[in-house]
Amino acid sequence: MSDTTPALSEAATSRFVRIQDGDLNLQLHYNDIGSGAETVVMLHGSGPGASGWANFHRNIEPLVNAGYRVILLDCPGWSKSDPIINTGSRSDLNARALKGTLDALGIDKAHIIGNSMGAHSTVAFALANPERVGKLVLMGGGTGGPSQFVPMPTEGIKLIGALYRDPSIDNLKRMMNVFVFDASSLTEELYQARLANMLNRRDHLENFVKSLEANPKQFPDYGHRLGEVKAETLVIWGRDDRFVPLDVGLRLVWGLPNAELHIFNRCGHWAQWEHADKFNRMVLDFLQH
Ligand SMILES: O=C(O)/C=C/C(=O)/C=C/C=C(\O)C(=O)O
Repeated sequence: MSDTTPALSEAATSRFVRIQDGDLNLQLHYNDIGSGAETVVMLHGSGPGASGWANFHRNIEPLVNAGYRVILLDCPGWSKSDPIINTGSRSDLNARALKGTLDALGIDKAHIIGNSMGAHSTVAFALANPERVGKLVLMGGGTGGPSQFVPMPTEGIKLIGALYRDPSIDNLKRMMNVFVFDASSLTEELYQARLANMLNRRDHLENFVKSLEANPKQFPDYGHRLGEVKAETLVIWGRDDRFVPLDVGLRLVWGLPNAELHIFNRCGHWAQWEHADKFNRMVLDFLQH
């Protein structure tokens, strides 16, 4: 899907919703594409300048063509959603934001595809709202907690921190070079678009740094609760993920009773972008059977 096809562009599908869940009262941005009876929600990762559209623009069209309604939710503190300083569990905050959004849109149940932080938040949502989830796809995330093999924080997460503190093009390039397996696939256009996203919302960048200072562990370890998630789950990981290492994916398939794992060779932390065609075919097959 290209941003030049007006009906499927970010601008044409851009919407806002106000959610109210206890003390949480926020305006959130989302993209709403397609009109199928079944809904697929996509939750983006935690990098500076991330958004539903930036993370998933290569994955929308096949789902819409197959008859799904696709919702890309921008989490609190990202893109055009309201700013927030988060001192508790960000996974649970995002889960509450998703519940509020589904309630406001009158959607009882959705399949959820989560990328990194979005995957942590998907598990948080499934734990809190088991009756609201269909199938789950988790990429490069699903729970916080330690890797058994790789020193934490990983090199990628350290580079994200440096980029949040100093949002320069050099730091962005340092981070993106570790982000994907094949950095030559990253164009100057992509870097500039990401830089513009980041610099458009300096408040989000500053709030993320303040949140980390207040609580360095934004994503709790759900390892001990994974057995409660009964939804069918497809876990997808990049062999060369230098942000959230592969053994976290192995922990997920051990803990989630109805999960299977696919590992992409020559793939970093962005499987849905680095291997978009195969990723899209796998997700459709998983959702339809
Ligand atoms: O710290 C974690 O466990 C999670 C890290 C992320 O969610 C990183 C994600 C980065 C992106 O998806 C991005 O587009 O920047």
